[in-house]
Amino acid sequence: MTIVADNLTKVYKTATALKGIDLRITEPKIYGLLGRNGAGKSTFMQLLAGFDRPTQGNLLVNGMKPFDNQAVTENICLIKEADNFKKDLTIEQTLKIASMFYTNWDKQLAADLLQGFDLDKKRRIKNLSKGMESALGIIVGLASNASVTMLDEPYIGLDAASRAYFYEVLLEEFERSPRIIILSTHLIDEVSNLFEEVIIFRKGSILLRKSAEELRSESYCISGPAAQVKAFTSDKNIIKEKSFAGTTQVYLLSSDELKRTGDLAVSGVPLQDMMVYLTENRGVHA
Ligand SMILES: Nc1ncnc2c1ncn2[C@@H]1O[C@H](COP(=O)(O)OP(=O)(O)OP(=O)(O)O)[C@@H](O)[C@H]1O
Repeated sequence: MTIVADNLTKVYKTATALKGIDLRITEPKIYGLLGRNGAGKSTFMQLLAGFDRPTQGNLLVNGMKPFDNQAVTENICLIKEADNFKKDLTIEQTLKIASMFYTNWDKQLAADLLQGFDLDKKRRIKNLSKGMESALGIIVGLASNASVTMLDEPYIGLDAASRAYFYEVLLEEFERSPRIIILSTHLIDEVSNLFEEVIIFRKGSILLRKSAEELRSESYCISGPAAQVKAFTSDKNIIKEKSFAGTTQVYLLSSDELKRTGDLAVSGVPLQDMMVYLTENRGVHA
């Protein structure tokens, strides 16, 4: 699958959600789509799923526009954070409809996940708890086996154990059947290790796009006696600083190999801290 956004722009009456985005996604990977509230993540995913059309620019999947084009959308699955399904239908009916729409539907996986999430297929959507409805969204998303699968904050109401189960099956399924999986989330701490690549949106533009590998190689954790750490880091780009009993630990942004660190200990910065920093702050690295 080749996804190409070219000057992709979406203007709503009261807001410009996407401001001329250029983006190319081709490799099957788990992508983290990050950004503060209102950054444009959901809008991008809705355009990609063919739910809506751009105001300007182009978004093409294998050279075709997704809007109103079943030949494209039967291979693209978007699960939103809510309201994915018709309220009066049962789980069983919902899965049946999904199985008819998505060309690569995996019936066995849907059955296994139904059991894994402990859902009763006879129940109607309107009688499900928030967490159960999210679980059903995850089941449809994964069982769709769509070449482009997007999950837009799909865990609302899911308890910690169910979220852990979701992360586990997401990885398993990706390994079994690699595809483009785009996961939008604010729970960066929990999922940062799933992402092979992150794309961070800010105010309708792309702030940065980097692989987990790049993020790891562009940051360091320095620790040691407070005064020495301070002297060493005074002219550097600090992400985070923690002091305890005369010892200081500083996370630094730097793509150069650190030299003359003396007695200071140098290690890596946890990926989630980098992602949280870049998403929530200025993103000096952009
Ligand atoms: N249907 C709509 N009508 C009008 N404005 C909209 C609509 N959908 C989104 N917007 C606006 O577009 C901007 C981007 O919203 P979007 O939902 O894409 O952001 P987001 O990054 O997904 O945010 P969040 O993390 O809060 O879900 C916001 O200013 C939002 O208010």
